[in-house]
Amino acid sequence: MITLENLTLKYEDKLAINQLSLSIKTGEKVAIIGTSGAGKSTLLAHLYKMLKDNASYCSQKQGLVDSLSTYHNVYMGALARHHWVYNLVNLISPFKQPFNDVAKICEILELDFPISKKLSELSGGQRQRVALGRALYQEQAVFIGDEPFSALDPNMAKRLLDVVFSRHETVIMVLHDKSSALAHFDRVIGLSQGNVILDLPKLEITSAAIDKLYAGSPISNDPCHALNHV
Ligand SMILES: Nc1ncnc2c1ncn2[C@@H]1O[C@H](COP(=O)(O)OP(=O)(O)OP(=O)(O)O)[C@@H](O)[C@H]1O
Repeated sequence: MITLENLTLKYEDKLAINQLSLSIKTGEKVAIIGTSGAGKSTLLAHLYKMLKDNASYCSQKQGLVDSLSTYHNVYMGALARHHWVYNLVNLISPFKQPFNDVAKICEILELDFPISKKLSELSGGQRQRVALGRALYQEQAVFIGDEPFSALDPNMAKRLLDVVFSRHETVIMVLHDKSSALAHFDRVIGLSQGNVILDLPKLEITSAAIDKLYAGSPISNDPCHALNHV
């Protein structure tokens, strides 16, 4: 169980998260939605900081290294699992086992080019999948993803969502794809100006509620649709 109680986060004077309380059960697949600036990335970054050793994080910023190969960028997900000497030798001359493991992940992510290829030579969608591969290679129970499929076509996004779901017990993902949030997640949480204004399980969430959230309208007067419906 992941629990936040009265969480407030600020950037200097700018309030990003406002007294937010939230529980996420182990095994839940949670979509986080909301307009730009609602506080989604701030919330995910905080969750990752809290869970660090138990979470794989695929952030919007990616943090990929252009001068290194696809292999090395994905391998970065495993740096903490190995001694620095092992990592250093592997940087110069990749070991067979991690090389094969990374190649397998890249194949699953439909990266159909040699993993020796430099990051600087990849397209936006390919780079996004390398960042996703690095998160998958962290092999943690919780996956935290900040719009990890935003540069991909809808069909590929669905295939890769299945990959994420199959490899991680708990998934917390920011996405703007309404149909994906409705169809594939156990629960949808909507943020606005740092507040949770929608929190509904799959059976109760509607397309209209999501549209209202993006339009900035009140969601509902029904208490079942109020804050923190878990
Ligand atoms: N480094 C920063 N310094 C100052 N303010 C920031 C910083 N990062 C974010 N903010 C502000 O905090 C608020 C929440 O930002 P955040 O990035 O969490 O929103 P978001 O919902 O993820 O937006 P988007 O969908 O555009 O990525 C916004 O008002 C934003 O301008």
